Amino acid sequence: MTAVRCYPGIKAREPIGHYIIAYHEPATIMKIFSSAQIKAADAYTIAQEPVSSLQLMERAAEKCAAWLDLHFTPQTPFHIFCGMGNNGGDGWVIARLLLKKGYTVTAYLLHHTTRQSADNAANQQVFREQYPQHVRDIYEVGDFPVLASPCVIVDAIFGTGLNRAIDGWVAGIIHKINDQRNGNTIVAIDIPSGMLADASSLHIPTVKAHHTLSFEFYKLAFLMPENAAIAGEVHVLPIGLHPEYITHTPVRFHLTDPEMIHTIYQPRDPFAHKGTYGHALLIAGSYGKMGAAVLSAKACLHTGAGLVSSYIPECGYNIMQIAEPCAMCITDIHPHYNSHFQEVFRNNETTDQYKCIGIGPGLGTETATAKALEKLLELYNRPMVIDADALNILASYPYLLRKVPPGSILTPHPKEFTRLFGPSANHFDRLELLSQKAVSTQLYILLKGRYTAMACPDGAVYFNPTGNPGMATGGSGDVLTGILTSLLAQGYSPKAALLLGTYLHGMAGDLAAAKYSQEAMAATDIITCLGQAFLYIKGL
Ligand SMILES: NC(=O)C1=CN([C@@H]2O[C@H](COP(=O)(O)OP(=O)(O)OC[C@H]3O[C@@H](n4cnc5c(N)ncnc54)[C@H](O)[C@@H]3O)[C@@H](O)[C@H]2O)[C@@H](O)CC1
Ligand SMILES: Nc1ncnc2c1ncn2[C@@H]1O[C@H](COP(=O)(O)OP(=O)(O)O)[C@@H](O)[C@H]1O
Ligand SMILES: [K+]
Repeated sequence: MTAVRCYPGIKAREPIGHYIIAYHEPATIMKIFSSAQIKAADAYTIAQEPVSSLQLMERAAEKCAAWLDLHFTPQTPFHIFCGMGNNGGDGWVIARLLLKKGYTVTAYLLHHTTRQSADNAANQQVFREQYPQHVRDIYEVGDFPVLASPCVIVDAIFGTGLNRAIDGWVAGIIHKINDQRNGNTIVAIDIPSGMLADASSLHIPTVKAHHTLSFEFYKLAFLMPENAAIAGEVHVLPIGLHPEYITHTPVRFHLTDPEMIHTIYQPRDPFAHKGTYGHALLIAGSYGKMGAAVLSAKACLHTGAGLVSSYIPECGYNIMQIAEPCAMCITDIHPHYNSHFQEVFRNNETTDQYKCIGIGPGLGTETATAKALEKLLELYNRPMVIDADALNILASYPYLLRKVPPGSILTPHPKEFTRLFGPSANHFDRLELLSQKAVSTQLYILLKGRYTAMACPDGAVYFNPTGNPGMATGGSGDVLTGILTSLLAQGYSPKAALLLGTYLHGMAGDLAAAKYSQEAMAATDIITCLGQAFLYIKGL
């Protein structure tokens, strides 16, 4: 198994420093297709390549068998559960290929319908003829076998053709499979059976896989936090679907990939001076939360802004000057929180000097702060970064949302998102709400999580693949605010800053985890690793 994070699309590399990042996954265009589009890609490939549907099934199953052979040995017995559709067809071919490689295999057919797909029938017939003693039939829950551990259970019951929740005795079989999780390994083919690729699978029976071998693409469902315990580790296996279909078919959902990030990244001009890369201002901190201001200022500096100023309450002056001598410091008249943002306004105009303003980390939600934020939103007209308590202020005074400069980036975590826009029944509904709000407000909204979702004013949503649970530690979000503010100050467009900044943040987090462990790393380590993340992105 891969012990460290993979970056999809990146080839294996030499060790970076004294730790290693493994890059195993194949290069694929990271579009997220719906089940219907995947079916269409399948049909397009069969028509254009040309290749028969049986050959395509063989190709997909070969990839799965090769993956299984790489991760297991013939000492481990395999139990392959096949449905009646093409997912089951994959199962028959995988069973045949593993037997040829010397594995002990038993294949089970679930008679959940009398309508078998043609390719399933063809492959089942071949298998039954060659290996009749390796087949068992399942008509009811009582037919579920007693399995000796450790074994590998391959779930090829339902794939993307599932159109409703599984019920009846087949649901009983799904529960039986899940009962075998401890001590055995469950590998789902294409998608865990029961899981819907494009809709919520909450409260419906699904196989809970340790690994999912997904053909060609990620499915939207794999990126949803509510499905974290269902798909396990997802491995995307290319099966050669037609590149023309993939390139030309428009999608709403994307997964950012290294190539995309490399093209966004702009190298520095050799004749640059500190004015070239913008003056960033971070309005942050309050008594007891000066760390948030320091983290965002440091991250802003280490992402390349020409000049960084931090606007903080008086109590934070020494803290900031000592913690970050490279940042300039402006203090509010209030000792404990930011109340006026004076200096940012002159003669009721914001000065031109700040190319981007980031606001929110550790800010507090005092009434005076809210009033000052309102004035700032009225006077400043460039895209801003709005995070943490600045978002909480927007949630308390919803009319302020209309005053946010167009193209600004909001960076809520799920709780802040709910405060701003209300609750959702499941994560698919929340994604829809996220996208709708980005369109209706004409803002970029970044919803934080394992796969941070970045919604754009045109309705597109990009998911970020980098990052790890080591980043679930206080201050990680403050670092992101600094990074995004810095990129905007340097002249990146809001969309470019959003995609590049979020990727960098997660990658620096992955490098920090590889160096210090997910447990020991802190938000400061993410900043320390930004340099290596930049070097990596440049070198792609
Ligand atoms: N993506 C691709 O291009 C390829 C896909 N292949 C496989 O094809 C699969 C899709 O195959 P199919 O479209 O045949 O669909 P599935 O194999 O996912 O399932 C369809 C079968 O399930 C039944 N069914 C649907 N919903 C049900 C429910 N709620 N309860 C009980 N039965 C239900 C249908 O009547 C049908 O028999 C993919 O997931 C993948 O495994 C591969 O064979 C080759 C290439
Ligand atoms: N399990 C995880 N996998 C990937 N990224 C994570 C994970 N947990 C947290 N993060 C990232 O860490 C950051 C945490 O932000 P936030 O909750 O605002 O922290 P804080 O308010 O403490 O600064 C987000 O960018 C989020 O995407
Ligand atoms: K499956």
